[in-house]
Amino acid sequence: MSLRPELERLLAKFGQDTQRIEDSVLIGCSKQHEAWFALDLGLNSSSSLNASLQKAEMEIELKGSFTDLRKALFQLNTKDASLLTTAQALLRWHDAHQFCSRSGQPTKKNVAGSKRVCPSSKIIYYPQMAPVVITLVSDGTRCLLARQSSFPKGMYSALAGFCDIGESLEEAVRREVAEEVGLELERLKYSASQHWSFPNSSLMIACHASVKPGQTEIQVNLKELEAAGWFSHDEVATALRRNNPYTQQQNGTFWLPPKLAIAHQLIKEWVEKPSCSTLPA
Ligand SMILES: NC(=O)C1=CN([C@@H]2O[C@H](COP(=O)(O)OP(=O)(O)OC[C@H]3O[C@@H](n4cnc5c(N)ncnc54)[C@H](O)[C@@H]3O)[C@@H](O)[C@H]2O)C=CC1
Ligand SMILES: [Mg+2]
Repeated sequence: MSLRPELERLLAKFGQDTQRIEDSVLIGCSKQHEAWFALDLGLNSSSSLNASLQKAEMEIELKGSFTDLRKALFQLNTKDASLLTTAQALLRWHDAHQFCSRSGQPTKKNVAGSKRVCPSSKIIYYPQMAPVVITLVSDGTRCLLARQSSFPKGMYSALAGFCDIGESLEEAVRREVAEEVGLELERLKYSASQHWSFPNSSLMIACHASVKPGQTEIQVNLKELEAAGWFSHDEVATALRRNNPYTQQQNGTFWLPPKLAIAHQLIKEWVEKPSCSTLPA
């Protein structure tokens, strides 16, 4: 069954140009090989005068409700979250790459949305991700967690930072940890990676790391972090078990990033196997 006529009907109903379907991007396909596309309805743009009115109408028509992307990540399963973040990242990339940076002319999207081409300069633009390292540092019995002032109240995570041009992942991990808490790392071990939508598209590369025995004194860089500290295995295991931000924010205890965040996986891996950062790679 083609959903195109249905989508055209909805767009027309909400006063949108049905040609906008051409702005859709391919984000995956079902087990039955049906292609899944995503389309930005532009409801957040300030140029859309009737945006809030249209939002309310759409919620009724589609029997759903619009929700903040970060909040949605607490509620979705891995598969749906991945579709949602791919859609959001790709649509945002297209929106920000409408013009060629060499010729200044409009660029043109291919059907799938996997690239844009400038007909004048012939430059092909591909969607980009910024590599970000995220590291859970351990001293053998405790792990180091930190928070930025922009984090939700009470949430602590592993140390993260963007890779600089020319750096290897290992160099980025060592530099970020040295910059943010003044520690020199001993061993590093790759854990896993994930695409992350915030602040734009990032490829999060997660590692465990250990410090030399006895070299655990931290100097928190207050320009980057609000607080950082060593947490015992018990404290972190307890926080993982009761990880519900909505109740934790109220009773003042610290809590950890949601299950879908790679920081959560990294912390969980350490809780289950505290020696993981010191084992040979
Ligand atoms: N998925 C997860 O589990 C987690 C994801 N993160 C993500 O990691 C990202 C990086 O962590 P931070 O400590 O904020 O990084 P950071 O320690 O490198 O500091 C951020 C600063 O880096 C600079 N920067 C350099 N390259 C940048 C780029 N391509 N885009 C934006 N800013 C750039 C900016 O000045 C920015 O203010 C965060 O945006 C956060 O969303 C952080 C923790 C957990
Ligand atoms: Mg950082």
